[in-house]
Amino acid sequence: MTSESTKPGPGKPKDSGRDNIFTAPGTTSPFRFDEQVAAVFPDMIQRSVPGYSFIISGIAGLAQKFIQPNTQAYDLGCSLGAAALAMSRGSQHTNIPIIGIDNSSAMVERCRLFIEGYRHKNPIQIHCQNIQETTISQASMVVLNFTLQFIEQSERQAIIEHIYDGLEPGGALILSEKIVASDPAVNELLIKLHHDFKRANGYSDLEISQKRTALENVLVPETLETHHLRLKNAGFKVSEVWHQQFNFCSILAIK
Ligand SMILES: C[S@@+](CC[C@H](N)C(=O)[O-])C[C@H]1O[C@@H](n2cnc3c(N)ncnc32)[C@H](O)[C@@H]1O
Ligand SMILES: O=C(O)C(=O)C[C@]1(C(=O)O)C=C[C@@H](O)C=C1
Repeated sequence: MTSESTKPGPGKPKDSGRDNIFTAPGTTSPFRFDEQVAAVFPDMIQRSVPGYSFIISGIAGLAQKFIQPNTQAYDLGCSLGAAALAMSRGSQHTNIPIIGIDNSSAMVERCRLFIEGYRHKNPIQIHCQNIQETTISQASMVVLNFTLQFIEQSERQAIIEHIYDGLEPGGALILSEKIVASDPAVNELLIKLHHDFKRANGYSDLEISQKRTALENVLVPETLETHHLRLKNAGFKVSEVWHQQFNFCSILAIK
């Protein structure tokens, strides 16, 4: 049994294999969160998302401030449960139900194994379910860490509104997303810097380009303006960026 604060965690590459999914020429079928991806996910996300570890640590810090007694916390699109574990670790309170949701059975199976392997001070339950069908209630904190970008754009507003309705006043939504910069030249620059980051982390040009093709129409990024407007329309009083590295951004929205 490993303590929550002891490395490695589910967001750390040491937990499973290296991501070689896009090394073979011709690997361009649409990206899916299947067993192959789940098996290498800690390595994939660590080497692909600039600032990922910082965001996970930040979620623990935000949990310390936002999680309140007699409420619940949600990790929507939890993958292997890194944000759920961070909330449990960061919370000042015990016995706060932390509910992780993911619709990939491969992720959910591995997530449950990870969670079992950790001593945590709050009960964590993992459900294999669509976020669109998840009931959210008495929430003091909800995390969407690089998940909304994979959901149909037409369904995003309703999800944010549903989260708003399930949050207690003063509750927080952490929304992390790959974004599109409004200025086309800056957007191209951020994409280039992201690709440089991936190259520096050992991905080849072929892997980068094949994954880019596989993510087309699967991961659909939006501008920060679109996210702020959606949050405002849902009723959030505040939405501010608390972290950004290149085109990867995390917003804190408060009810
Ligand atoms: C990039 S991963 C999230 C990473 C994770 N939040 C973390 O911090 O490590 C996106 C996850 O969202 C899940 N997902 C995508 N669409 C979903 C939906 N409609 N309902 C539930 N889960 C969904 C995928 O299966 C995948 O595990
Ligand atoms: O690898 C990329 O280019 C990404 O956009 C990163 C990204 C993400 O943002 O969710 C895409 C898919 C995987 O889930 C891991 C990371």
